[in-house]
Amino acid sequence: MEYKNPLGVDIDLETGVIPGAKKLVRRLSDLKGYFVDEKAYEELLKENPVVYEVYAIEQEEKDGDLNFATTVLYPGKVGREFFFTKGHYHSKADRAEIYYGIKGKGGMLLQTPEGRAEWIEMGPGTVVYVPPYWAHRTVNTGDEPFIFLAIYPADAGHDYGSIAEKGFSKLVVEENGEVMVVDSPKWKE
Ligand SMILES: O=P(O)(O)OC[C@H]1O[C@H](O)[C@H](O)[C@@H](O)[C@@H]1O
Ligand SMILES: [Fe+2]
Repeated sequence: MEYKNPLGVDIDLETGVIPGAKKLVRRLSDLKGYFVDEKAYEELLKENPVVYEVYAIEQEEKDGDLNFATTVLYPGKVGREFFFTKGHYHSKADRAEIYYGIKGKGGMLLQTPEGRAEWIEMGPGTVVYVPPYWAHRTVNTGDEPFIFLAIYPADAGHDYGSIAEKGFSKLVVEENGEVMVVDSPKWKE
């Protein structure tokens, strides 16, 4: 039997950085078609800000193993919509996931393939259980980076297809200074 080595790392709780992790950067240009307000998107694209960064420690895609990653989701809006992660189903759709809030303010939008959506607010210390089959997207509703940890099966994979195409059935927007979850005009069954 070949055993893998255990690993302990300290997440920097201020910046979300995991030492030795693989870093992924997503800019606004990587999110083309994701926001409803296309005019506001084109305008902000001139600056092309970083929307989020992911620091991941990933294993081979094998049944039974676990990956973990922090995400640093920056504050901002495109039109009325708060900055968010792309969002995905798992390629192995029955794989669940756990998120843990570290810093800042935000939430998670979850959705079944039929379009039943749920919104769960997150702050430091919030644990969110993502059940099998639910798509999930995080949203920064605050004015500082929203940082969280996620732990997920190594063989879960990311299925971006249907979210990239029609998004979630709900949008998280600012209305009169309040965070509101409203129906998405882009959603079609
Ligand atoms: O992949 P996205 O939907 O853009 O979300 C960004 C990332 O968020 C978390 O860190 C998840 O653990 C990652 O699996 C995911 O890649
Ligand atoms: Fe996931």
